[in-house]
Parts: sequence; C-alpha cells; structure tokens
Amino acid sequence: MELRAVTKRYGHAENAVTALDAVDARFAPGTFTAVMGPSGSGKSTLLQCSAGLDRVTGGEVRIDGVPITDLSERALTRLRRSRVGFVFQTFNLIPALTAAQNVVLPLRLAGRRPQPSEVTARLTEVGLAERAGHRPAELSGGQQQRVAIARALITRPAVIFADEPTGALDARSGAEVLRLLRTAVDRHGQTIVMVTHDPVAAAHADRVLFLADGRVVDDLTGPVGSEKIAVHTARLEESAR
Ligand SMILES: Nc1ncnc2c1ncn2[C@@H]1O[C@H](COP(=O)(O)OP(=O)(O)OP(=O)(O)O)[C@@H](O)[C@H]1O
Repeated sequence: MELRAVTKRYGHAENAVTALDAVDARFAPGTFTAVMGPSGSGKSTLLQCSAGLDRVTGGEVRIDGVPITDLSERALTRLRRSRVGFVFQTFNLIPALTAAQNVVLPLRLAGRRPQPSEVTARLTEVGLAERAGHRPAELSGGQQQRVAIARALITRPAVIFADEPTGALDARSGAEVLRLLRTAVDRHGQTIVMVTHDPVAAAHADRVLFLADGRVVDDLTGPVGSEKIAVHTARLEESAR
C-alpha cells in the first residue's frame, strides 16, 4: 500500500483545513505500522483516505498497486470489500448476527461462498470457536474485538486498517488483541496499519509513523520500545501546543 503526495483539504477558502499535506508513505507487505501523533494531526484522515473511505484532494493512494484515487465509487466499494479489512475502536459488529455470521459477512458481500471450515478456522485463531453462535451482546468487549479481527482476516485483505483497536478495552483484553494482530502479521504475512495514542500498543508494531500538522515528521523502524515512543509522543504534543 502506498501514498504518493497525498493531500486532503476540508472546507473552502478561509475555512479550509489541510488535514494531510503531501504525505508520502509506503507500507510493505507483511509489516505492522503504528500511526501516532497529537490530536488533529491527521491520523484518522490518513486512515480514511488510505482505505478509500474518503477521497483525497491531491496525490495518489495505491492498494495492491491499483491507484484507488481513479476508481469509480462502485469499483472502489468492490476493492474495499475484497482487499481491505477494518478493525474499529467500537468493534462495529452487527448486533442481530452471531459471531460466525459477522465473520463471514465480508465474504458474502464480496459475492463469495464461504466454506464453514474457513469461518471455524478464523474463529479458532482468535480463540472463539465455542462462541460461534453468540451474538455481540453476549460477548465481552475483548471478545467482540476478536470477532472483528476474525472478520477482517477472512478475506485475506491486502491491508487491515485498525483505528484505536484497543481504545475501548482494558489492558488485558487490549494485550490479547495486539497479540492477535501481531500473529496475523508474523504467521500470515498480513499488512496492518494501526492508529493509536498508546505507546504500549504502538510497541507491537514494526514501525511507528508520527504525524504532526498533516505531515510525516518521524518514522521509527523497530522494534521500537514503548518508552522511546512515549518520549517522541510527548515531544510532538509539546510542540503542537
Ligand atoms: N470532516 C471534516 N471537516 C472539516 N475538518 C475536518 C474534518 N475531519 C477532520 N478535520 C480536520 O482535519 C484535521 C485532522 O483531523 P483528524 O481527525 O485526521 O486528526 P487525528 O489525528 O485523527 O485526531 P484525533 O487524535 O483527535 O482523533 C483536524 O484539524 C480536523 O479538525
């Protein structure tokens, strides 16, 4: 996945905000990148534009080498369904569906007929094979997020975008979620881009990209310890004030 001189502006004239300012970034296959930076630095915008959920003002985003910036809405939706996975802070499972039905949904939306063994394998990977028939309301927050990870993994997407995946979880469930993301990278060569405010979460990544004022201001390749990440974060927050 690659961003070339990506710019995103919101609003017009004197009210315009440049959320991303000519950002270049490349996310190699099978790598886990954390995106950090002060509030308003452009992290969510970077995720939204990279995933094709929002259109860029300038520059180009490529997924699997395909410039998504040129795609029609329909082609973009198709690409997103088959090549992009999402994990959100608030899980975003469908309440009326069971864990297994939630996991299989991206395959159904992509028009593929799922093998039951595929769903069981994904749920087993996240330690929830016995909960296949449970609805989200019958699962803890950590378990719901694990279902969301299984759902993101099932299409074997080119990239998974995770937006504060541990933000709503206690430390123990958060650590489990990070371990599963790490395993997906190490075992399946999954590419993951994760926005986080938490240096401990970011320390699970191979690389930490720091944004400030819509620009990449630091790019640490790791393993990078959480202490070093915390110092970088504090420094950026200080200068953003
Ligand atoms: N829909 C929008 N309309 C106008 N301005 C927006 C919109 N979305 C984001 N912005 C502005 O773009 C800039 C970047 O916002 P973004 O949400 O990407 O930051 P962030 O780093 O994710 O912040 P946080 O950590 O607080 O979630 C901010 O100045 C924000 O106010």
